[in-house]
Amino acid sequence: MSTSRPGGVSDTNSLAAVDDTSAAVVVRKAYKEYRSKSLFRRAAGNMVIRGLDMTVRRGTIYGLLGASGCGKTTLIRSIVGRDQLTSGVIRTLGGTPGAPGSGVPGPAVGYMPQELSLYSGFSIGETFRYFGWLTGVQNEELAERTSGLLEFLDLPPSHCMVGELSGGQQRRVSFAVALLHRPPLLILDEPTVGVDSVLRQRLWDHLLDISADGRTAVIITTHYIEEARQAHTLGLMRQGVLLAEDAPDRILERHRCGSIEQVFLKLSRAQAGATTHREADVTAPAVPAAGRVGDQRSE
Ligand SMILES: Nc1ncnc2c1ncn2[C@@H]1O[C@H](COP(=O)(O)OP(=O)(O)OP(=O)(O)O)[C@@H](O)[C@H]1O
Repeated sequence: MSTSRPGGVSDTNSLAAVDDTSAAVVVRKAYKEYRSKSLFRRAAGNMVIRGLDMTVRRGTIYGLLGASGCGKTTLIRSIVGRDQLTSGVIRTLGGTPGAPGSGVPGPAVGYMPQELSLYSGFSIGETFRYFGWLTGVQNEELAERTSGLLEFLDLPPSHCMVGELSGGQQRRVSFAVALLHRPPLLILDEPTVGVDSVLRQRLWDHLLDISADGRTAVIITTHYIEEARQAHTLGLMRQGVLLAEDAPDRILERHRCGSIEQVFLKLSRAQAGATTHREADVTAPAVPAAGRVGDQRSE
C-alpha cells in the first residue's frame, strides 16, 4: 500500500469518533487499493481511496461530489458492505458493514446502486412486491406506497415489464425500490443521471422532506454541483480524499470563494501542489468545468 496521504479532513481524524451515535456513517483513515487481475500487471495496484475521513449525521443529506473516477462508488460500496477497505474503519448505523449481525447490507439501508440491479422479467408491481417482501412491506402498506411512488416518480402502470422500460424509467424504479421500506439510511449512487430537471428537483425536495424527521440520513453522489449545493453537508472528493466536508455555505465562507466550483478549483490546485511536492504517485489535477466536475479516469 502506498504511504502517500494526499490531503483529507484534518479536524475529524480521531478514531474515537467512530462510535459517535449521532452519526449514521463514520469513515476513518480509509484506504482502498484495487489489485490488477492481469497476469502481466499483477504488481500494479490502484490506490483509489487514500486516507479518507467522512461523517454523515442522522437527519441530514450528505452530497458526495466529485469527478468521474475519484472513488465515489468505491466508497459507497464499502459503506454498504458490498466491498471491503484495504485498511481503515467504517461504522454504518453503528455496525461494521458486511460483518454478521451488522444489518448492513440489509433492510436498514435503502441502496440504489449505480449499475441497475432489477429483474427484467418482473413487472414494476412484481418488483415492488419482491423488494417489499425482502424488507417487510406488504399488503395495504405495499399497495399504498407503490401507487404513491409510481405517481411521484412519473412511472408507467405497475403491470408494465421492467425489461421494456427506458433506461431512465428503470433508474426511477431502482430509486423507488430504495425508498419503499423507508429505511433510516438511504444511499443513492447518482440517482439523477438521465432525470429531467423538474423531476430532479422533486426528488431533492422529497429527500429534504424525509431527512427532516431528524432520523433519516441520506448519502447521494453526483457530478452536478448545482444540485449537490442543496445538501446539508457537502463532501468534495478528489483522487480518493475529501478536500472539504461541511455545510455548503460554510465551505464557501472558509475558502472565501463565490461558488463551489471555485472552491473545488482552489483545493484541487492545492492538492496537486502538495502531491507534486511529496513526489507521490498521483498525477496532475483535472480542472472542473462550470456546473459539473471533470473526469478523473483518464488522468
Ligand atoms: N472492481 C474494480 N477493480 C479495479 N478497479 C476498479 C474497480 N472498481 C473501480 N475501479 C477503479 O477505481 C477508480 C474509482 O472508480 P469509482 O467507480 O469508485 O469512481 P466514481 O467516482 O464512482 O466514478 P463515476 O462518477 O464515473 O461513477 C477508477 O479508476 C476505477 O477504474
